[in-house]
Amino acid sequence: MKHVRVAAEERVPCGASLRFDAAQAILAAIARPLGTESVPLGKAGRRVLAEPVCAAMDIPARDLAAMDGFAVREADLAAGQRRFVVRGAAYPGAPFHGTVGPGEAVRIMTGAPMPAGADRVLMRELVAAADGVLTLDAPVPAKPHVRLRGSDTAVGTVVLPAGRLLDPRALVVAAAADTAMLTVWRAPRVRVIATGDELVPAGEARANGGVPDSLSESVLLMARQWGAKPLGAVRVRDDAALLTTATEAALEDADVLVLCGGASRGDRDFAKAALVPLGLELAFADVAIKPGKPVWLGRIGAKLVLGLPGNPTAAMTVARLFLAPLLTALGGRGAAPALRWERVPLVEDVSAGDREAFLCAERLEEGVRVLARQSASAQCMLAQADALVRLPAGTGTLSAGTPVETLRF
Ligand SMILES: Nc1nc2c(c(=O)[nH]1)N[C@H]1C(S)=C(S)[C@@H](COP(=O)(O)OP(=O)(O)OC[C@H]3O[C@@H](n4cnc5c(N)ncnc54)[C@H](O)[C@@H]3O)O[C@H]1N2
Ligand code: MOO
Repeated sequence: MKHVRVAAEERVPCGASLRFDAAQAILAAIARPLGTESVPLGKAGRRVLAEPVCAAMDIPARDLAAMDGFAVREADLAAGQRRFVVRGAAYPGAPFHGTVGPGEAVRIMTGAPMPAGADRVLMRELVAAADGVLTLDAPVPAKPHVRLRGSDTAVGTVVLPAGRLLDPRALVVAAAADTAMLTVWRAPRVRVIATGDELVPAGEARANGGVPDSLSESVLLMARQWGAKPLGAVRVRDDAALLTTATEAALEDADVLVLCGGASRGDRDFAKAALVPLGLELAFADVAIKPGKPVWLGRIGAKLVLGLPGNPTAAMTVARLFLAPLLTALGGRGAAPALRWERVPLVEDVSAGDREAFLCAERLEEGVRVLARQSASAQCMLAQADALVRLPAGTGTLSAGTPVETLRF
């Protein structure tokens, strides 16, 4: 197993573990975007733009009515005209093709193109219309109620920059710019392998004495949340040869393999060793954090393998801390969107230990509360945890009100 070089000062004394920030730096250096592809707008949701989107036309493309009412000529109103002959109607999908002349009006609906000659709309509630004649008794309103061509943006303007996540709001902009195809970064394809003789599908454990595999589906869902394409998960027994074969199969189509369990020092912890015959190059292993110290990252050719400890809360904590930024970076956004730390005040005192800790917590109106009874192997606590609180090693007791680095979980 080859190792990527790490400077000695980035290691901390306890078991030669790497500092969290150094591990993140290695991850960011390794996780380069996977390449681009062109996809139709309808398939582009949640992808990341590799090229900017420019308006293919003025938006709006022509002058449009901004209200339901009557299109008239500004010059008529300025000259004191208050009575108009209604010549026809205009709808967004059925414009009026004639020209509005002096003393004339056209019934018009919101979004309909302004007929030639007309340059303002009188809202229908301000006027009286009967027998094809329109009269305005109220004072002339100040607003013309016309959306001018190009008033939203002009043709050629960049409306979405490269790197923009195509969320629902961005899709509005792309479609409004009349874009059918978008150039996006390829979404990383993720497979999961959960190792352990004891693991069985949820629902079968009480019958056969096994342990429900609580990580496979949850890691796939987290991968999806961070922009990946989940391809599936398999459970593999604690057998190095089986794990080698399963990894080889998983990496045929996946860009990233997440390997759950077998990361530590037990007699049957084969996760890294089983991948050596496949050419595993370790980027890092053992990070000086609690929980999740056994987390590791490696490369097999162009593919990446992230090893999570088997203890479920530890696994989910390090998946949030390492898998999420790995996926956003491979997907073209860099690691930053997955690591938006906010300083939030503690609502209760917390004591730090001798290892940097990432504690399950819940966000409250008044701040963040670290959950009682932190445990790497606990699972039910995750129902409540919607944040991780980062506590540097050796900071002693932090009292309520102290701002702490907090990450959405
Ligand atoms: N001598 C040492 N022992 C341990 C160390 C160490 O440094 N030295 N590290 C401890 C830490 S920290 C952790 S975390 C665990 C993680 O070990 P592994 O990654 O090898 O995990 P396993 O042994 O495979 O399993 C641990 C535990 O988690 C359960 N598990 C595993 N996968 C799943 C799953 N998909 N769904 C639900 N539960 C799962 C498994 O049944 C075990 O109970 O090692 C410590 N030991
Ligand atoms: O750090 Mo382990 O990941 O405690 O459970």
